Amino acid sequence: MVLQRIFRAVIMGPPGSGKGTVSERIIKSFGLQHLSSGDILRRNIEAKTELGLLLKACIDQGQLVPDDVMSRLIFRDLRALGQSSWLLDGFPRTVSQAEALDDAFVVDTVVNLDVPFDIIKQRLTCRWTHLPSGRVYNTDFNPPQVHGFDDLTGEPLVQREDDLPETVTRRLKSYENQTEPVLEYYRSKGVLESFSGTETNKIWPHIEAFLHRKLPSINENVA
Ligand SMILES: Nc1nc2c(ncn2[C@@H]2O[C@H](COP(=O)(O)OP(=O)(O)O)[C@@H](O)[C@H]2O)c(=O)[nH]1
Ligand SMILES: Nc1ncnc2c1ncn2[C@@H]1O[C@H](COP(=O)(O)OP(=O)(O)O)[C@@H](O)[C@H]1O
Repeated sequence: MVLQRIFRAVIMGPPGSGKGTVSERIIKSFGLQHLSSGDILRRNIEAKTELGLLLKACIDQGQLVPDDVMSRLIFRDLRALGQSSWLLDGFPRTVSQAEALDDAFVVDTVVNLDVPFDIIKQRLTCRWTHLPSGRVYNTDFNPPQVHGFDDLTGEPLVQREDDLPETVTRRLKSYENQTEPVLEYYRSKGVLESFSGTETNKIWPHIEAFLHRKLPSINENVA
């Protein structure tokens, strides 16, 4: 994989729209570093620190983590990536986060997954997650080889507590109120590219083609 210049992308979409699934494909095909805000938060919760308890309370209620706490965590990890190209998944989720990101980095493109809410609700009840890596499975769409265990490490998978139906409803409300304005923010800057559909496998070829056009200087990863 040969990268000619630094490329920074954001992937957005409501909870369950396939951000993690598509991110995995993008990093495999284009070799970007991947940073997921949800994965960072869940790792902090696993560490059972005082901060982890605060984060868990927000997430389990389907609320966003306060902007200042989230930004501190994400910028620490972004700075650690130095001069690499990256794909940011789950951040920004508020206009204030988007402005903070703009102050620190140039965002080249924003990939938005536009998936209907009724499809999402059904997906999330079947989501199984490998917490240490953030790999996601679905009992319908991409089941693990052995039920309940991660394909690569053999470690157990968990169902996220915030994937309970009533919490999903709250997360979708918070998406509409707090995150949809971020789409308008990026649209007005001319960097938003939306992909609509109900199946990741049908949306993916369009995203792949778009990124190939956007990144003519990046060779596809053959590893
Ligand atoms: N049925 C179905 N499930 C999907 C599809 N794409 C992703 N999923 C599953 O839907 C759930 C949510 O996807 P995920 O990538 O975690 O979405 P995110 O919350 O936006 O990061 C996971 O269990 C995925 O395996 C699809 O096209 N069809
Ligand atoms: N940028 C963010 N700002 C505030 N809270 C966040 C952010 N990213 C994630 N969270 C919190 O973590 C939860 C899980 O996020 P994530 O794993 O990205 O969910 P999903 O992949 O289902 O959209 C969110 O519901 C929210 O409570």
